[in-house]
Amino acid sequence: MTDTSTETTLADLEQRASARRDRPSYGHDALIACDRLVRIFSTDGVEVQALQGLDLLVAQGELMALVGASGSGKSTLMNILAGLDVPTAGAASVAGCDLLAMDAKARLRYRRDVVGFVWQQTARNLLPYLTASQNVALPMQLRGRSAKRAERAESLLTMLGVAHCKDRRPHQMSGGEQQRVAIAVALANGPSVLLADEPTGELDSHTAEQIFGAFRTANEELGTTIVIVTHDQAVAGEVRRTVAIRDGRTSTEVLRRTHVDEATGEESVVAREYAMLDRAGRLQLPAEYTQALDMKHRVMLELETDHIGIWPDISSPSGD
Ligand SMILES: Nc1ncnc2c1ncn2[C@@H]1O[C@H](COP(=O)(O)OP(=O)(O)OP(=O)(O)O)[C@@H](O)[C@H]1O
Repeated sequence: MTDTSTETTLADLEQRASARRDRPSYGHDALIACDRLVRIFSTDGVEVQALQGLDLLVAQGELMALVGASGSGKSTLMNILAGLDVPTAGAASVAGCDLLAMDAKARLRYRRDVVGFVWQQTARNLLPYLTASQNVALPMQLRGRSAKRAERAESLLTMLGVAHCKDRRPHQMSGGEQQRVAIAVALANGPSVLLADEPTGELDSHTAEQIFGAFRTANEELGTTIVIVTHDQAVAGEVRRTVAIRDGRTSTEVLRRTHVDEATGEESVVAREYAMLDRAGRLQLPAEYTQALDMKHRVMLELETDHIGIWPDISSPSGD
C-alpha cells in the first residue's frame, strides 16, 4: 500500500510555485538595494574583482556610514550608486531606478534628480569661478527650473550654516565652508539619496564634526537618505548604523541605539557589532575570532534552541 500522506501532488507544486512568486523580492521596501553586486575591472589582461557579491540594504531616511580598508571596494560601490559606473553582475536599485537597466538619458536624469554627491576633494565639488549661491543654483538651472532658484539656494546655505559665504567664490572660503556649500549643491534638486565619499578626509577633526553636523541637519530637516564613506572613526561613531566592507562584500555591521537607564534616566549609546548573513546562509567570521581559536578550513556547528555554536575542528589538531 502506498503512503499518500507523503506524496506531492500537482496542486501542491502549483501552490509552492505561486507562494514563491508572491514572496516580496529582496529589498523591496529598501530605498537602496544591492543584491549580489559584482564589479570586475580588467586592465592589461589582469582581472580585479572589486565587488564580489555585495549585499546592502538602506532604508528610506537612514543616515549611515560605510567603512573598510583601502581597496575593499567602497569607492567602486559609491560610483555605481552615483550612476557613474555599471556593475558587471548582480542587481542594484535606488529609489526604484534599476542601475543596470538605465539608458544614457535615464542615467543623466538619475544623476541630476535622484542622487546628489559630495567628494573628498573640495575642489571637485564646486566650480571655482562661481559664487556659493551660483554653485547651488546651477543644478537647478540645468534641470530647467527657472523660478525661486536664488531663494532656494539661500535657504539651503542658511540651513547648513554658510549663508555668510553666499557671494564668495570657493578660494575665499575655508575647506569646511566649501564642503558645506558642496552639500547644499548636492541637495539643490531635492535628491532622494545623498552620497559622500570621504567628505571629511581633507579636514581637521573639529571641522569634520561641523561637516557631519551639516549631513545630520540635511537628514533630519529634509529627510534625505545619506550614505557616507569614511575612515574617520569619530564620524562612523556618530551614525546609527555602520557597515564594514571587506574584500568586496559587506562583512560586519555596528548598530547603535540609545539606552535610557531606568533608575537614573541617564541616556547612553549602546553599540553592538553583528556579522552579515547572506541569503545563501554564508557568514563571514571576523579574522580575529577564527585566528584566536585556530579555525581554518572546517568548523563544527551545533544548533541550539536560541543560538548556533561554532567550534574548531578537533578531528585534526592543527585544523588542517
Ligand atoms: N578603474 C579601475 N581599474 C582597475 N582596478 C580598479 C579600478 N577601480 C578600482 N580598482 C580596484 O578595485 C579594488 C577596490 O577599489 P576601491 O577604490 O573601490 O577601494 P576603496 O575601498 O574605495 O579604497 P580607498 O579607501 O583606498 O579609496 C582595488 O583593488 C582597486 O585597485
